[in-house]
Amino acid sequence: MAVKLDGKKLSIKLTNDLQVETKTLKNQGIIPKLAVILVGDDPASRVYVRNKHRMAEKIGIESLDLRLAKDTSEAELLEKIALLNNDPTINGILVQLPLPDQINADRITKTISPKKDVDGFHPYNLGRLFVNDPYAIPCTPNGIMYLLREYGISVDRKNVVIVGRSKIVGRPLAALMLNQNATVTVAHSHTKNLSEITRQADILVAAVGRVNFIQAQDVKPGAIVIDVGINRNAAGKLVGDVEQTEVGQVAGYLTPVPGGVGPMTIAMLMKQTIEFAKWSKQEK
Ligand SMILES: NC(=O)C1=CN([C@@H]2O[C@H](COP(=O)(O)OP(=O)(O)OC[C@H]3O[C@@H](n4cnc5c(N)ncnc54)[C@H](OP(=O)(O)O)[C@@H]3O)[C@@H](O)[C@H]2O)C=CC1
Ligand SMILES: Nc1nc(=O)c2c([nH]1)NC[C@@H]1CN(c3ccc(C(=O)N[C@@H](CCC(=O)O)C(=O)O)cc3)C=[N+]21
Ligand SMILES: [Mg+2]
Repeated sequence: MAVKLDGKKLSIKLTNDLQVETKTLKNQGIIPKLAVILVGDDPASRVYVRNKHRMAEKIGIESLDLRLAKDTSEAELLEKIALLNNDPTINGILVQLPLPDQINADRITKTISPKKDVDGFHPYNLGRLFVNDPYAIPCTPNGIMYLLREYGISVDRKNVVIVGRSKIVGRPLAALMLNQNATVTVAHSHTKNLSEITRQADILVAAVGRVNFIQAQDVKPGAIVIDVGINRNAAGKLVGDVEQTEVGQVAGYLTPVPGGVGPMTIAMLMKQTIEFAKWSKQEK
């Protein structure tokens, strides 16, 4: 049976540490504040927004939730971001992805000030990550690295296979892994013989967005398997991209869904928001 990589448990520990840190900051007159913008109503985003709000409250981070109608224009959203960029009480700005079709997500991402870009998706931040001089690190990849480190798993010399090349998960995770001396393969929908490739992985990451995408025959015995997916199955239950029951018999380590990567993502978001609040006072 695979060892469970317990993101939920680790995120609670992190939350307690962050709570202590915000108390100290408060005595210095610093209250971290995060603005979250949700346009329309994507299901994975809704889960994220709800849990974020809860964790922020617990830690002592103020949050500003903007919910905009799904027919909001790009100009309107750009205007909101400009206001938040110029508001000195706001330390972090996060615009939930995906965005509706009338809005160009790249243009939105580029408009968020890199110093308030808690997601780390601005080309400035992704570029710095790519050259191994990171400023803001994307939360999901950062949470995965944190979880591995906490379980004593080094990526140095490992064969890592990441299925998915999105800006949110696959690409920045590949950069982080490479920066820590893994040998990285990034697979996607044009990849040939995918199962042969995934079976080479010492560490296999699934970030595809499809139920049961990775099955036992795709996994090398003893491998470390990271399930990033957040999907609803036919019964409406929250499940990942990995068929957990049989993969759990083959893998050495496995992240559950829920309770794996998701809570770590939120913990990293909180950590980044607090760092930004500190840095904003230090002219970093
Ligand atoms: N737990 C967490 O904290 C988070 C969870 N998620 C979840 O993770 C999943 C992935 O999210 P995200 O990265 O944003 O998704 P995207 O939809 O942006 O990317 C999916 C990737 O999977 C690839 N893909 C799709 N079908 C196949 C296939 N048949 N074979 C191989 N590759 C395929 C796509 O390839 P191509 O590029 O060629 O189209 C693409 O690169 C979703 O379930 C999402 O909800 C996302 C962020 C955080
Ligand atoms: N700009 C932007 N940045 C993101 O990082 C981003 C985004 N947009 N859009 C949507 C995806 C998805 N995502 C999740 C994060 C945490 C959970 C999460 O908390 N998951 C819990 C769910 C627990 C439950 O409620 O049952 C878990 O897996 O245990 C889910 C999904 C971030 N994303
Ligand atoms: Mg298959």
